Formats: sequence, C-alpha cells, structure tokens
Amino acid sequence: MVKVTIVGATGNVGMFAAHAISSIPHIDEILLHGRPGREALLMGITQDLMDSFAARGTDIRVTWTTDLHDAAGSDIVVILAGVPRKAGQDRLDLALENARIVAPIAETIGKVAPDTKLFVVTNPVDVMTSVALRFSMLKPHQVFGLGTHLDSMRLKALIASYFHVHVSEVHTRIIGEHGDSLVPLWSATTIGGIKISNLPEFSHLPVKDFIESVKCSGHRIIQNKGSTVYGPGEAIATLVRTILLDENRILTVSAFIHREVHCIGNICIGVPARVNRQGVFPITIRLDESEVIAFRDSVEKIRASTDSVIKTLEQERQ
Ligand SMILES: NC(=O)c1ccc[n+]([C@@H]2O[C@H](COP(=O)([O-])OP(=O)(O)OC[C@H]3O[C@@H](n4cnc5c(N)ncnc54)[C@H](O)[C@@H]3O)[C@@H](O)[C@H]2O)c1
Ligand SMILES: O=C(O)C[C@H](O)C(=O)O
Repeated sequence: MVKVTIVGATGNVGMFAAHAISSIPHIDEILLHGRPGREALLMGITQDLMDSFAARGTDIRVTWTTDLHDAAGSDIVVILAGVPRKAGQDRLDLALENARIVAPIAETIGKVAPDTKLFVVTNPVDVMTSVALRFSMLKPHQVFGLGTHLDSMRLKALIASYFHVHVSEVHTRIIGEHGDSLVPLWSATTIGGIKISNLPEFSHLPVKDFIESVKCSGHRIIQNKGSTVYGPGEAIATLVRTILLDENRILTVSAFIHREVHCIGNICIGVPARVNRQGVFPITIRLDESEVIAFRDSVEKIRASTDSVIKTLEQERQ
C-alpha cells in the first residue's frame, strides 16, 4: 500500500500539490492533514479531489484527518504547514515562527512513521529541513526539502526560451539557499549536452538579469496573485514521483551535507542529490573556485539562521 500524507493540506500549495501528486502511478492513498477546526474545509477538499479523480479516471483513496498519528505507514510525508511570506518579506523572516510549527510536526512524524521520507516545503525551506531533521530524529537520507529545485527549474525555463530549445534540452543547477544567496552552477549547465560556455551565444546571455529574475520570481508572483502554487505544486510532485518510482534522478534538493561539496557542511541546503525509494543522497561534486566561495557564503548565511532557530527552540523546551 503506497500512502502519501500532506500536512498543511488546507493551504494554497497543499491543495494543488495533492492534485498534482494524484497523477503519479501506484499511489493507493493520499491523506490530507489539517489543524483541528478545519474539518469542513478538509471535507470539502477531499470531496472536490474525489470528483476530479472520478472525472479523470484515477483510482486513489483520499482521506482526511486532524490527527497526525494517522500518518503512520506513510511512504512520504510532505510538510507544507506554516505561514507564507507576504510581498516585501524575506523567507528567512519566517524562520522562528515556522520552526515552532514544523518542529512538533516533525517530532510526531518521526515517532509514528519512522520509515517515512519527510519532505519539507515550508519556508525558509533550508532552515526548516534542518529543524525537521533535528526534531524528527530520522536519518539524514530520510529528511529533505524542496531546496533549489524550483529555482533550477525557473532558470532552466529562461535559458530554454533564450536559446529557443525545448526545456528538456537544458540541464542546469542552482545550489545553496532557496533565497537571495543562491548559487547558479554555470559549470554544470548544458544545452543539448554541450557545455553552455562552449556556445558562442553564451557571451551575450543576460546572466545577471536571469539570476535576478530567478531570485525575484516568488516575490513577483506573491505580489501579483498572493501565492506561488503551480510551480511548487508540480515541483513537489516531481520529487514524490522520483521517490515512489525509485527513479534515481539527480535533483537539487535541500539535504544534509557533510563532506560532499568541498568539505563544506553539517547543514541542510540545496545540493544535487540522488533521489530514490530510500531517500536522498547528496553526490560529491567539484565546483569552480568562484562557485565554492559563493556556496560557502550561502551555507554560512543558512547556518546562522538554523543555529539560532534551533537554539531558541531547545531553550523553549527546557
Ligand atoms: N520551498 C518552496 O519552494 C515553497 C514554495 C511555495 C510555498 N512554500 C511555503 O509553504 C508554506 C505554505 O504555503 P501556502 O502558500 O500553502 O500557505 P497557506 O497560508 O495557503 O497555507 C498554510 C498552511 O499551513 C497551515 N498552518 C498555518 N499555521 C499553522 C500552525 N500554527 N500549525 C499547523 N498548521 C498551520 C494552514 O492551516 C495551511 O494549511 C509557506 O511557508 C510557504 O512559504 C515553499
Ligand atoms: O517565494 C516564496 O515565498 C514561495 C516559494 O519559496 C517560491 O519560491 O515560490
């Protein structure tokens, strides 16, 4: 029995993610979790999803609960519970408020579903992934975040459009913080298998504009329509599919690194990782010198926020 639980299922991203995930083969049950007091909303979402499955011909059971213990037996638990940022806010501004929400959820999930993969989406996602790892007591390969996967997809779309090629011809990666200190890896960017820097058009590429556009993307969407939904929802479904179908894809997720990237580590941050049924496994990579410097800066920025949040949570528990 393959079961996926979504915690924070009454939110904008949670609702769409449930629908996006439902197109993955071999899922038997999607469990929607919401806070007590949200029962009518959960019931409504469940019925609406079931109608869409009937219309599409999808045979998945949708259930809902306000009790996290029902997540027992889940293959994947996606955490989307928490506040989203408002236009003008930085994702890191949400760190402590959302850590207070994510930590107890992760703690309970670690106890009731010790074999699950815990997939964190709540922002600031890199900090929340470390919080989930710390409080769930699960193993590092079981806990990961959406990281810079969505940023990488945003850059990929811009490059594909510039070169007039199908998006599948572009491979690119952004590592580091899902935020302003993100690090684009031009050294790992190819078009049709050819290193982008070997293409004459590369010298005209508006690199700075592209990176600025990726950094501002979430902010612009929130300003215009209130929240980012379809991009994250599809990105979440890609990760869930890669795990459940044991695809061994290399995706850029927030994962605990130790020595894999120039020995910079002991933190959860966006890095390329092999993703399969067992979880996420960062791959060892060598970067250009300028990329190492930028990645180290990004790691230290995330480490400062992570350490401060975890210290506060631990003090509050004493
Ligand atoms: N990592 C990414 O790329 C990415 C992308 C999109 C959204 N996000 C993040 O995901 C989170 C959800 O975004 P959204 O747009 O769906 O927000 P939303 O406000 O629509 O939904 C928030 C959800 O969290 C729940 N929630 C709020 N406070 C809670 C609490 N104290 N305890 C338990 N549950 C609580 C709500 O009931 C709701 O289900 C935000 O933190 C947002 O920044 C991350
Ligand atoms: O930008 C946000 O706050 C939401 C999300 O992280 C995104 O990048 O779409």
